[in-house]
Amino acid sequence: MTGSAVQLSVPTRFLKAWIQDHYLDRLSELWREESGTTRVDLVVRTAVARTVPLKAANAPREIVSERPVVAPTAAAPARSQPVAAPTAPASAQPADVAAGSPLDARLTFETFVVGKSNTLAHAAARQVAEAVPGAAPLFNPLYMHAAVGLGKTHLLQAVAWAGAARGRRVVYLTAERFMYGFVAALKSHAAIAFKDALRSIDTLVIDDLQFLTGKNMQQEFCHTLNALMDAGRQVVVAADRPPSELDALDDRVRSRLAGGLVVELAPLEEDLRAQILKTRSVSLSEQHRGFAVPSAVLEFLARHVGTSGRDLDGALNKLLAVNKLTGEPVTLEMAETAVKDLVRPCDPKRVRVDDILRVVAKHYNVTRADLLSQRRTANVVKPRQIAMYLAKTLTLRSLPEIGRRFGGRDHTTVLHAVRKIDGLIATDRALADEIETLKRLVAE
Ligand SMILES: Nc1ncnc2c1ncn2[C@@H]1O[C@H](COP(=O)(O)OP(=O)(O)OP(=O)(O)O)[C@@H](O)[C@H]1O
Repeated sequence: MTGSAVQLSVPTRFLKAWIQDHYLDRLSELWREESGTTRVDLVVRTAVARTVPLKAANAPREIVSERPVVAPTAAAPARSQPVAAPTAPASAQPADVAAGSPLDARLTFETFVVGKSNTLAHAAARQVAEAVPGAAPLFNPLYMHAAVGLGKTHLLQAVAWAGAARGRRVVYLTAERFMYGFVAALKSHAAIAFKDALRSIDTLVIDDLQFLTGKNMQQEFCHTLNALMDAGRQVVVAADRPPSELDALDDRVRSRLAGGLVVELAPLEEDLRAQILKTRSVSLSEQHRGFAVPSAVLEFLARHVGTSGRDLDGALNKLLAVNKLTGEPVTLEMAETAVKDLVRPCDPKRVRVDDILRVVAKHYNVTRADLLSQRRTANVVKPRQIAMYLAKTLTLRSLPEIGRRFGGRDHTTVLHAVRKIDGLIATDRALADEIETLKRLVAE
């Protein structure tokens, strides 16, 4: 703090811009109230965040990582840390680089949702994290791979948190950070200290291994891997492809990586996406008064937005932003417009309004013509509303389009039907089950 100004540092330019755009006024106000400071300056840190060097043998058991802490608010932008180029400022100490900065507090086993596509990876990660300290590792290295946004980093950080909670010394590094540390060590003639720092830990967690390049780097990584594994320490690695496809890697490194347990995280299936969305939206609602995402919207997102966790985060963040900035409550209509650009271009099975009319008519023993007619008897009105609801949630058709397909009705009639059924599903378990059955029948 200097005179009337306070300087706050953040690890990335992205974070600086985000805070500047969204929180600077609030921050300035709080500082003014607390200390009379009139100006808040944001700067980007150039060196590593930690100041306590990692002391090999007698350091307190702790967890260290190079990713920034993200306050547990899902309103924050999607986590994607711009990676540091593997060139280090001369002032960076190798031991500091090996230590890195804290982990993302949200990425734990408690917040990881398990489904068909990630059961094995989750079980293996848990097993590794919860092994008795000192016991010989069961799967070593544990190698997890998946396409982007399917939960690799989340699982790796969960391993790191859980391992540290059990008293293990865990280091979490991306491959880039590993390279950065090595270059820093070479520059400051402290390569031995760097190696010692890394080799004295219990669990080494390396993320984004596909970015490990350069012969020297690979050699160094291979030595570290061998040293740790030969000493019975656990190594956990994640990459965007299996070891056999890491073309840039030396054969020896590849075979060492493939020699433990290799598990894949598949694209998140719809049920899992729905579950993740539900969990996230609950925590968003807790953090932002007045923000609520109806279940029909969550279903719509689970069905139509992409198959990665990042797509889901993006969709919810978009709804939150629109809700906060315009005050518009989250409805199917609002969501449809807000996430238009995030909707998958081609759905594996395109549901047609005709399929819905056929299935609903058969199920309720009415005719297709009844559903499209102007008749208002109860035995026709409810199936018609259910059919409209299904048309809205299972297809990408707009309300006016659906109105036209249902005997030329107005879009407000469709909206009324969608809201009505949505409300009933929340309180009527039997109806909710019935609609699930209809959805399955329509999808067949
Ligand atoms: N099973 C899950 N349960 C809860 N959240 C999940 C799950 N899978 C993914 N996510 C969330 O999706 C987002 C992206 O996940 P993550 O960063 O772990 O992906 P990744 O596989 O490491 O991707 P990349 O290769 O791009 O680094 C995160 O917010 C993460 O918490």
